[in-house]
Amino acid sequence: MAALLESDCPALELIARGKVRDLYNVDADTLLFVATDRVSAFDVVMKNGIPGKGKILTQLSVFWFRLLADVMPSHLITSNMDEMPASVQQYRDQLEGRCLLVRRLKVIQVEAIVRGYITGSGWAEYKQKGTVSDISLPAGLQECEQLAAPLFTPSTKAEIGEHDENIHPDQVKKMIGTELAEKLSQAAVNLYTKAAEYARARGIIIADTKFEFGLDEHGVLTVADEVLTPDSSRFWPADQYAPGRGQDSFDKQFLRNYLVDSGFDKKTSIELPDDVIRDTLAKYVDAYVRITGEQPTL
Ligand SMILES: C[C@H](c1ccccc1)n1cc(-c2ncnc(N)c2C#N)cn1
Repeated sequence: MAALLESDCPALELIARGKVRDLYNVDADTLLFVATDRVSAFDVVMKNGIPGKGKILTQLSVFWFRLLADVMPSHLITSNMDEMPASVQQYRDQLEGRCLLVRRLKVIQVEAIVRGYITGSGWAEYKQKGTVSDISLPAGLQECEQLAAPLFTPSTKAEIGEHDENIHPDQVKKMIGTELAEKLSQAAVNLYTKAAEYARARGIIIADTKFEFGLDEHGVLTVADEVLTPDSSRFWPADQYAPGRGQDSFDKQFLRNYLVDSGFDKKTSIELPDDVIRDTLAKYVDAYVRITGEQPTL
């Protein structure tokens, strides 16, 4: 199977192209969210993709949207091509299994990050200031240590090519109002908590995750984008977890090791060898099977 690196739907208006996913206008009320097979590491998108990655992560998002529907509503309308408008179905060959028809929301311009463990930019800030998103944490935490409780640590939505900036939850209150900010942070923590417990019981630690939220036409807070995938979250293998050091990525360690061993400059996109692609795809399949109990459709 060839990797889909870029969706091409000329009859639909492309409104956003992220590192690994594309977003199209369908009509006044709906959008099409497309997961490509692009893969990025160290913030660089590789020249070739992982055939099937987009389909697996789309199916994983759908699984989480359904499992978490009792926590809060999502923007998902359908992932079934037969239920999509003809304007989308005309691209069935390239999109089947890797796209979501979603409700158009008024997106809240906050990266709603929830951390269950202290790592990444959170660990860097903690080492410097003893805080994460300007929230004071207990002294003496180790790298990758589990936090006493999942923490809402928002960030700004940086421009393309820039890095998101961690902000204090009070900053979010100033941006969107106290009531909505408190609803949003509680929703993010509730979604993460349920998903992290579910995944942990199946051998995967979801160390942290990034949610996107929006308001629907009735002003109801709704979870958007993809959710709880290895692209929006840090997935660690639970059986190898130990605080006090960095953790291998469940899905990207083969890729990272290859890049480090080959002297990757963390700037220039490169072609990945077949074995790295094969091994990385196997990890995405493994994560999907562990969490859902089913084989993904490729
Ligand atoms: C950041 C993200 C993005 C996705 C795909 C590619 C590049 C960026 N994005 C999501 C929306 C969006 N807007 C209105 N309603 C929605 N339901 C969604 C969603 N999801 C706009 N941008």
